[in-house]
Amino acid sequence: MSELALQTRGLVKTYGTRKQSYNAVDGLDLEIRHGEIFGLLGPNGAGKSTTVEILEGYRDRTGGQASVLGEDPQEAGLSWRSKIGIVLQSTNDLSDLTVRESLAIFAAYYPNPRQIDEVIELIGLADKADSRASALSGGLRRRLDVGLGIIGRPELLFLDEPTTGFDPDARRQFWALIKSLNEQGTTILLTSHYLDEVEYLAHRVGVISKGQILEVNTPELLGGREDASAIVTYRDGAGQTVKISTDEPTRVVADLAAEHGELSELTVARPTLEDIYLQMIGKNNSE
Ligand SMILES: Nc1ncnc2c1ncn2[C@@H]1O[C@H](COP(=O)(O)OP(=O)(O)OP(=O)(O)O)[C@@H](O)[C@H]1O
Repeated sequence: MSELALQTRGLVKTYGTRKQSYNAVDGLDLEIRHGEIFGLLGPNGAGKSTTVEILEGYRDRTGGQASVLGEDPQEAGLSWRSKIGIVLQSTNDLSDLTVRESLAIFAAYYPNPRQIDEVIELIGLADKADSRASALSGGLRRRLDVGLGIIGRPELLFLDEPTTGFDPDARRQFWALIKSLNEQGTTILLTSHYLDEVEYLAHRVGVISKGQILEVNTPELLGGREDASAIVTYRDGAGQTVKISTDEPTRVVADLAAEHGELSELTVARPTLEDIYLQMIGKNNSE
């Protein structure tokens, strides 16, 4: 088996008419390994959804190559589809069904589904198993969506902005669920606008802008983050906040301490993933 779960080469999707067309995906190269959580980041309109829909087999590409679990998603059939799990942004309409019934209906579509009780346990809905899906809160509803996405025991799970609208506690619980699925061997492609979510979950991140990948790296190394200068911040005697950008934060803090003694509100910080990401996107837009 190839070590890659998914690969694209020069992927292109053109929208519009013959007279006026543009490439929403414009020569995109992507490689996702088996067993990883890969985060796809990019501003609105960058081409994330279009790319993901091509990979899911829901949209035909205009050019380039794509291979997902060893098959061309445009040609692949039912047995391939049963190895893919999809959790869309908008939820399925299950109206009057309970959690257990919803899962049972979806399970019937797959050749080797997970046990329904196992999934209910995994998504933390044991005490809601007989509640109607329509009566669940947004966060619990989203857990059910994940349950429906994984009931078929997918090798590869597409998660599109999974925690939009969650409260902080629900997000933490949801992240634990995603990690445990991954630890059980599920490869995950995650799109999200939350940088902290991507930083916490993703082994590697791809930044997409104008239909192309700008960089793929670990969250720690993206955009030269580990080499970026540290920022020493403190409040001076006049109450003003002072910020010093330096490659030698230890020496700067020692010098400041020697000169001023105890400093008020002292922090030393590296740029966050969000700082780096916004820089990358900003640069690309001004080119
Ligand atoms: N069916 C379509 N027909 C024409 N243009 C489209 C179609 N779908 C998307 N587009 C355009 O293609 C570009 C990329 O859109 P896409 O939805 O893939 O971006 P995205 O990165 O997922 O954005 P978001 O973060 O807002 O979901 C946008 O300019 C969008 O308007």
